[in-house]
Amino acid sequence: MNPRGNADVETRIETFQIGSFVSAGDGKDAITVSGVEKTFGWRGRAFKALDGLSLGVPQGCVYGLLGPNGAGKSTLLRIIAGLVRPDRGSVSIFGENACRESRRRLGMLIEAPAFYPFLTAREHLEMFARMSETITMVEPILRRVGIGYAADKKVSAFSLGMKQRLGIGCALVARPDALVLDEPTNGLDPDGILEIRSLIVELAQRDGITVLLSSHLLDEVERICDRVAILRNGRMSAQGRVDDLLDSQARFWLNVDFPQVVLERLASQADAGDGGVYVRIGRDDAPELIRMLANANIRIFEAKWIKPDLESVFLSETRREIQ
Ligand SMILES: Nc1ncnc2c1ncn2[C@@H]1O[C@H](COP(=O)(O)OP(=O)(O)OP(=O)(O)O)[C@@H](O)[C@H]1O
Repeated sequence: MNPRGNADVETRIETFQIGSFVSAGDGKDAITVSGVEKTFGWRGRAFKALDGLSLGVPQGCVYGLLGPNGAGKSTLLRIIAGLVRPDRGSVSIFGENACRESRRRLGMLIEAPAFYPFLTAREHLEMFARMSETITMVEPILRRVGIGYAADKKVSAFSLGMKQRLGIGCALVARPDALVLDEPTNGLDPDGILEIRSLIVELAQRDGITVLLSSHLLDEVERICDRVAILRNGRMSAQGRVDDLLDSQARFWLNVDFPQVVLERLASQADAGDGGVYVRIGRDDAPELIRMLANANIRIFEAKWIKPDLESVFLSETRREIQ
Protein backbone atom coordinates (compact mmCIF):
# COMPACT_ATOMS: atom_id res chain seq x y z
CA MET A 1 0.00 0.00 0.00
CA ASN A 2 1.39 3.41 -0.95
CA PRO A 3 1.54 6.31 1.54
CA ARG A 4 -1.91 7.48 0.47
CA GLY A 5 -3.38 4.04 0.98
CA ASN A 6 -4.41 3.59 -2.62
CA ALA A 7 -3.82 0.04 -3.83
CA ASP A 8 -4.74 0.87 -7.43
CA VAL A 9 -2.01 3.49 -7.62
CA GLU A 10 0.36 1.02 -5.98
CA THR A 11 -0.23 -1.52 -8.77
CA ARG A 12 0.50 1.05 -11.40
CA ILE A 13 3.65 2.15 -9.56
CA GLU A 14 5.06 -1.34 -9.84
CA THR A 15 4.56 -1.43 -13.61
CA PHE A 16 5.47 2.18 -14.28
CA GLN A 17 8.12 2.80 -16.94
CA ILE A 18 9.54 6.22 -17.49
CA GLY A 19 11.33 6.11 -20.86
CA SER A 20 9.92 4.57 -23.98
CA PHE A 21 12.52 1.81 -23.65
CA VAL A 22 14.80 2.57 -26.56
CA SER A 23 17.00 -0.49 -26.63
CA ALA A 24 20.66 -0.05 -25.79
CA GLY A 25 23.35 -0.73 -28.30
CA ASP A 26 21.35 -0.53 -31.51
CA GLY A 27 24.12 1.66 -32.91
CA LYS A 28 22.21 4.95 -32.88
CA ASP A 29 23.05 8.06 -30.93
CA ALA A 30 20.61 9.63 -28.53
CA ILE A 31 22.55 12.89 -28.71
CA THR A 32 25.03 13.87 -31.43
CA VAL A 33 27.18 16.97 -31.17
CA SER A 34 29.00 17.98 -34.37
CA GLY A 35 31.73 20.62 -34.55
CA VAL A 36 30.21 22.88 -31.92
CA GLU A 37 31.92 26.21 -31.26
CA LYS A 38 31.00 28.83 -28.70
CA THR A 39 32.80 32.07 -27.88
CA PHE A 40 31.74 34.28 -25.00
CA GLY A 41 32.59 38.00 -24.97
CA TRP A 42 34.05 39.83 -27.93
CA ARG A 43 37.20 41.44 -29.32
CA GLY A 44 40.07 41.40 -26.84
CA ARG A 45 37.84 39.80 -24.20
CA ALA A 46 36.56 36.98 -26.39
CA PHE A 47 36.88 33.52 -24.86
CA LYS A 48 36.36 30.30 -26.79
CA ALA A 49 34.55 27.97 -24.42
CA LEU A 50 33.98 25.25 -27.05
CA ASP A 51 36.27 24.79 -30.00
CA GLY A 52 34.89 22.43 -32.63
CA LEU A 53 33.63 19.80 -30.24
CA SER A 54 32.02 16.60 -31.54
CA LEU A 55 30.70 13.60 -29.66
CA GLY A 56 28.00 10.98 -29.82
CA VAL A 57 26.06 9.62 -26.88
CA PRO A 58 24.84 6.13 -27.83
CA GLN A 59 21.29 5.22 -26.89
CA GLY A 60 20.94 3.42 -23.60
CA CYS A 61 24.33 4.31 -22.19
CA VAL A 62 25.41 6.42 -19.23
CA TYR A 63 27.88 8.92 -20.66
CA GLY A 64 30.16 10.95 -18.43
CA LEU A 65 31.56 14.34 -19.31
CA LEU A 66 34.80 15.11 -17.51
CA GLY A 67 37.19 18.02 -17.59
CA PRO A 68 38.91 20.54 -15.37
CA ASN A 69 37.15 23.76 -14.33
CA GLY A 70 36.35 25.87 -17.36
CA ALA A 71 36.80 22.99 -19.85
CA GLY A 72 33.36 23.69 -21.35
CA LYS A 73 31.20 20.92 -19.85
CA SER A 74 28.34 23.13 -18.67
CA THR A 75 28.43 25.19 -21.85
CA LEU A 76 28.03 21.99 -23.87
CA LEU A 77 25.12 20.77 -21.71
CA ARG A 78 23.47 24.20 -21.94
CA ILE A 79 23.79 24.12 -25.72
CA ILE A 80 22.24 20.64 -25.83
CA ALA A 81 19.44 21.90 -23.58
CA GLY A 82 18.82 24.90 -25.84
CA LEU A 83 19.78 27.45 -23.18
CA VAL A 84 22.82 28.70 -25.13
CA ARG A 85 23.08 29.04 -28.90
CA PRO A 86 26.31 27.72 -30.49
CA ASP A 87 28.22 29.94 -32.94
CA ARG A 88 28.90 26.99 -35.22
CA GLY A 89 28.11 23.31 -35.40
CA SER A 90 24.96 21.37 -34.66
CA VAL A 91 23.26 19.12 -32.13
CA SER A 92 20.82 16.37 -32.96
CA ILE A 93 18.58 14.46 -30.63
CA PHE A 94 17.58 10.93 -31.58
CA GLY A 95 18.55 11.73 -35.15
CA GLU A 96 16.58 14.98 -35.42
CA ASN A 97 17.96 18.50 -35.38
CA ALA A 98 17.78 19.90 -31.86
CA CYS A 99 14.66 22.05 -31.63
CA ARG A 100 11.79 22.56 -29.21
CA GLU A 101 10.05 19.43 -30.43
CA SER A 102 13.04 17.05 -30.41
CA ARG A 103 14.15 18.40 -27.00
CA ARG A 104 10.88 17.10 -25.58
CA ARG A 105 12.62 13.73 -25.52
CA LEU A 106 15.19 15.12 -23.07
CA GLY A 107 14.79 15.56 -19.34
CA MET A 108 17.22 18.11 -17.97
CA LEU A 109 18.75 19.09 -14.69
CA ILE A 110 21.18 21.74 -15.80
CA GLU A 111 21.40 24.33 -13.09
CA ALA A 112 20.91 23.88 -9.37
CA PRO A 113 17.16 23.28 -9.31
CA ALA A 114 15.22 26.32 -8.08
CA PHE A 115 12.06 25.33 -6.25
CA TYR A 116 9.19 27.23 -4.67
CA PRO A 117 9.70 26.66 -0.95
CA PHE A 118 5.97 26.89 -0.21
CA LEU A 119 5.00 24.17 -2.69
CA THR A 120 5.17 20.44 -1.94
CA ALA A 121 7.09 17.90 -3.99
CA ARG A 122 3.83 16.65 -5.50
CA GLU A 123 2.77 20.19 -6.42
CA HIS A 124 6.12 20.79 -8.12
CA LEU A 125 5.76 17.69 -10.27
CA GLU A 126 2.16 18.57 -11.11
CA MET A 127 3.30 22.05 -12.11
CA PHE A 128 6.07 20.60 -14.32
CA ALA A 129 3.57 18.21 -15.89
CA ARG A 130 1.28 21.13 -16.77
CA MET A 131 4.22 23.15 -18.12
CA SER A 132 5.34 20.30 -20.34
CA GLU A 133 1.74 19.63 -21.39
CA THR A 134 2.10 16.05 -20.22
CA ILE A 135 -0.53 13.97 -18.56
CA THR A 136 1.42 11.91 -16.14
CA MET A 137 0.92 10.37 -12.73
CA VAL A 138 3.30 12.06 -10.36
CA GLU A 139 2.98 9.46 -7.61
CA PRO A 140 5.13 6.81 -9.33
CA ILE A 141 7.79 9.37 -10.18
CA LEU A 142 8.00 10.49 -6.55
CA ARG A 143 8.36 6.86 -5.54
CA ARG A 144 10.89 6.23 -8.25
CA VAL A 145 13.21 9.04 -7.15
CA GLY A 146 12.85 7.94 -3.54
CA ILE A 147 10.82 10.81 -2.07
CA GLY A 148 7.38 9.23 -2.14
CA TYR A 149 7.33 9.47 1.66
CA ALA A 150 7.75 13.26 1.42
CA ALA A 151 5.28 13.87 -1.41
CA ASP A 152 3.20 16.32 0.62
CA LYS A 153 6.02 18.05 2.43
CA LYS A 154 6.85 21.62 1.53
CA VAL A 155 10.19 21.90 -0.28
CA SER A 156 11.41 24.38 2.35
CA ALA A 157 11.79 21.34 4.64
CA PHE A 158 13.79 19.33 2.07
CA SER A 159 17.48 18.45 2.44
CA LEU A 160 19.83 19.06 -0.48
CA GLY A 161 19.66 15.37 -1.43
CA MET A 162 15.85 15.44 -1.43
CA LYS A 163 15.90 18.56 -3.62
CA GLN A 164 18.30 16.84 -6.01
CA ARG A 165 15.95 13.86 -6.19
CA LEU A 166 13.02 16.18 -6.79
CA GLY A 167 15.05 17.88 -9.54
CA ILE A 168 15.55 14.52 -11.24
CA GLY A 169 11.85 13.79 -10.68
CA CYS A 170 10.95 17.04 -12.46
CA ALA A 171 13.25 16.03 -15.33
CA LEU A 172 11.36 12.72 -15.56
CA VAL A 173 7.87 14.19 -15.67
CA ALA A 174 7.63 14.32 -19.45
CA ARG A 175 8.81 10.69 -19.66
CA PRO A 176 12.07 11.51 -21.46
CA ASP A 177 14.17 9.04 -23.42
CA ALA A 178 17.38 10.76 -22.31
CA LEU A 179 18.47 12.74 -19.28
CA VAL A 180 21.03 15.55 -19.28
CA LEU A 181 22.39 16.13 -15.78
CA ASP A 182 24.96 18.77 -14.83
CA GLU A 183 26.86 17.53 -11.78
CA PRO A 184 23.90 15.63 -10.32
CA THR A 185 25.68 14.71 -7.09
CA ASN A 186 27.17 18.14 -6.46
CA GLY A 187 26.98 19.17 -2.82
CA LEU A 188 25.55 15.87 -1.57
CA ASP A 189 26.89 13.91 1.39
CA PRO A 190 28.36 10.41 0.75
CA ASP A 191 25.01 8.67 1.33
CA GLY A 192 23.23 11.12 -0.96
CA ILE A 193 25.87 10.57 -3.64
CA LEU A 194 25.39 6.78 -3.46
CA GLU A 195 21.61 7.12 -3.66
CA ILE A 196 21.65 9.42 -6.69
CA ARG A 197 24.24 7.19 -8.38
CA SER A 198 22.13 4.08 -7.99
CA LEU A 199 19.06 5.97 -9.17
CA ILE A 200 20.91 7.01 -12.35
CA VAL A 201 22.10 3.45 -13.02
CA GLU A 202 18.59 2.13 -12.40
CA LEU A 203 17.02 4.67 -14.74
CA ALA A 204 19.46 3.59 -17.45
CA GLN A 205 19.22 -0.15 -16.85
CA ARG A 206 15.58 -0.55 -15.89
CA ASP A 207 13.94 2.22 -17.88
CA GLY A 208 16.34 2.29 -20.84
CA ILE A 209 16.93 6.02 -20.39
CA THR A 210 20.15 7.38 -21.90
CA VAL A 211 22.02 9.58 -19.41
CA LEU A 212 24.54 12.30 -20.24
CA LEU A 213 26.07 13.74 -17.09
CA SER A 214 28.96 15.96 -16.11
CA SER A 215 30.91 15.33 -12.96
CA HIS A 216 34.10 16.17 -11.15
CA LEU A 217 34.00 12.89 -9.26
CA LEU A 218 36.22 10.56 -11.25
CA ASP A 219 35.44 7.46 -9.23
CA GLU A 220 31.74 8.20 -9.70
CA VAL A 221 32.15 8.36 -13.46
CA GLU A 222 34.28 5.20 -13.46
CA ARG A 223 31.61 3.35 -11.49
CA ILE A 224 28.46 4.37 -13.30
CA CYS A 225 29.39 5.46 -16.82
CA ASP A 226 29.79 3.17 -19.82
CA ARG A 227 31.51 5.90 -21.80
CA VAL A 228 33.36 9.10 -21.04
CA ALA A 229 34.63 12.18 -22.79
CA ILE A 230 37.45 14.20 -21.28
CA LEU A 231 37.24 17.85 -22.32
CA ARG A 232 40.11 20.26 -22.19
CA ASN A 233 40.01 23.91 -23.24
CA GLY A 234 36.76 23.33 -25.09
CA ARG A 235 38.17 20.44 -27.12
CA MET A 236 37.96 16.68 -26.91
CA SER A 237 41.03 15.27 -25.19
CA ALA A 238 39.96 11.62 -25.00
CA GLN A 239 36.73 9.70 -25.39
CA GLY A 240 35.52 6.15 -25.54
CA ARG A 241 34.30 3.26 -23.49
CA VAL A 242 35.64 3.48 -19.94
CA ASP A 243 37.14 -0.03 -20.18
CA ASP A 244 38.86 0.75 -23.48
CA LEU A 245 40.30 4.02 -22.17
CA LEU A 246 41.72 2.30 -19.10
CA ASP A 247 42.93 -0.59 -21.23
CA SER A 248 44.70 1.70 -23.67
CA GLN A 249 46.85 3.03 -20.85
CA ALA A 250 47.50 -0.32 -19.15
CA ARG A 251 51.16 -1.07 -18.39
CA PHE A 252 52.94 -4.42 -18.51
CA TRP A 253 54.65 -5.30 -15.24
CA LEU A 254 57.17 -8.08 -14.69
CA ASN A 255 58.61 -9.56 -11.53
CA VAL A 256 61.94 -11.13 -12.56
CA ASP A 257 65.05 -12.42 -10.81
CA PHE A 258 67.36 -9.84 -12.45
CA PRO A 259 65.42 -6.62 -13.01
CA GLN A 260 68.61 -4.68 -13.73
CA VAL A 261 69.38 -6.92 -16.70
CA VAL A 262 65.88 -6.41 -18.09
CA LEU A 263 66.11 -2.64 -17.60
CA GLU A 264 69.43 -2.54 -19.46
CA ARG A 265 68.18 -4.73 -22.31
CA LEU A 266 64.97 -2.79 -22.82
CA ALA A 267 66.60 0.61 -22.18
CA SER A 268 64.09 3.39 -22.95
CA GLN A 269 61.18 0.93 -23.09
CA ALA A 270 61.34 0.03 -19.39
CA ASP A 271 61.24 1.61 -15.93
CA ALA A 272 61.77 0.14 -12.50
CA GLY A 273 58.69 0.20 -10.27
CA ASP A 274 56.75 -1.63 -7.56
CA GLY A 275 59.59 -4.11 -7.04
CA GLY A 276 59.65 -5.09 -10.71
CA VAL A 277 59.89 -3.63 -14.19
CA TYR A 278 57.23 -1.75 -16.14
CA VAL A 279 57.57 -2.22 -19.89
CA ARG A 280 55.97 0.00 -22.52
CA ILE A 281 54.76 -2.47 -25.14
CA GLY A 282 51.55 -3.31 -26.91
CA ARG A 283 49.52 -6.33 -25.85
CA ASP A 284 50.47 -8.21 -29.01
CA ASP A 285 54.18 -7.88 -28.22
CA ALA A 286 53.98 -9.35 -24.71
CA PRO A 287 54.37 -13.06 -25.67
CA GLU A 288 57.48 -12.27 -27.74
CA LEU A 289 59.00 -10.26 -24.86
CA ILE A 290 58.41 -13.15 -22.44
CA ARG A 291 59.96 -15.61 -24.90
CA MET A 292 62.99 -13.35 -25.36
CA LEU A 293 63.52 -13.01 -21.58
CA ALA A 294 63.11 -16.75 -21.03
CA ASN A 295 65.69 -17.43 -23.78
CA ALA A 296 68.05 -15.08 -21.94
CA ASN A 297 67.62 -17.28 -18.83
CA ILE A 298 65.75 -14.60 -16.92
CA ARG A 299 63.22 -16.15 -14.58
CA ILE A 300 59.79 -14.52 -14.63
CA PHE A 301 57.85 -14.95 -11.39
CA GLU A 302 54.92 -12.83 -12.40
CA ALA A 303 53.78 -10.90 -15.46
CA LYS A 304 50.58 -8.85 -15.58
CA TRP A 305 48.83 -5.91 -17.19
CA ILE A 306 48.08 -3.16 -14.70
CA LYS A 307 45.23 -0.85 -15.64
CA PRO A 308 45.27 2.72 -14.35
CA ASP A 309 42.17 4.17 -12.70
CA LEU A 310 40.20 6.89 -14.41
CA GLU A 311 41.89 9.51 -12.24
CA SER A 312 45.32 8.62 -13.70
CA VAL A 313 43.92 8.72 -17.25
CA PHE A 314 42.24 12.05 -16.50
CA LEU A 315 45.43 13.53 -15.09
CA SER A 316 47.57 12.30 -17.96
CA GLU A 317 45.06 13.69 -20.49
CA THR A 318 44.58 17.05 -18.83
CA ARG A 319 48.26 17.61 -18.06
CA ARG A 320 49.54 16.42 -21.42
CA GLU A 321 51.23 19.15 -23.50
CA ILE A 322 48.87 20.36 -26.19
CA GLN A 323 50.35 19.25 -29.56
N1 LIG B 1 27.75 33.20 -19.95
C1 LIG B 1 29.09 33.25 -19.99
N2 LIG B 1 29.74 34.40 -20.23
C2 LIG B 1 31.08 34.47 -20.29
N3 LIG B 1 31.88 33.40 -20.14
C3 LIG B 1 31.29 32.21 -19.91
C4 LIG B 1 29.87 32.07 -19.82
N4 LIG B 1 29.58 30.77 -19.58
C5 LIG B 1 30.77 30.13 -19.51
N5 LIG B 1 31.79 31.00 -19.72
C6 LIG B 1 33.21 30.67 -19.74
O1 LIG B 1 33.40 29.54 -20.59
C7 LIG B 1 34.36 28.65 -20.05
C8 LIG B 1 33.75 27.28 -19.92
O2 LIG B 1 32.81 27.33 -18.86
P1 LIG B 1 31.94 26.07 -18.43
O3 LIG B 1 31.07 26.53 -17.30
O4 LIG B 1 31.30 25.48 -19.61
O5 LIG B 1 33.08 25.09 -17.90
P2 LIG B 1 32.92 23.77 -17.03
O6 LIG B 1 33.78 22.75 -17.68
O7 LIG B 1 31.49 23.45 -16.84
O8 LIG B 1 33.58 24.26 -15.68
P3 LIG B 1 33.25 23.80 -14.17
O9 LIG B 1 33.83 22.44 -14.02
O10 LIG B 1 33.99 24.81 -13.35
O11 LIG B 1 31.77 23.85 -13.97
C9 LIG B 1 34.82 29.24 -18.73
O12 LIG B 1 36.03 29.95 -18.92
C10 LIG B 1 33.70 30.21 -18.37
O13 LIG B 1 34.19 31.31 -17.61
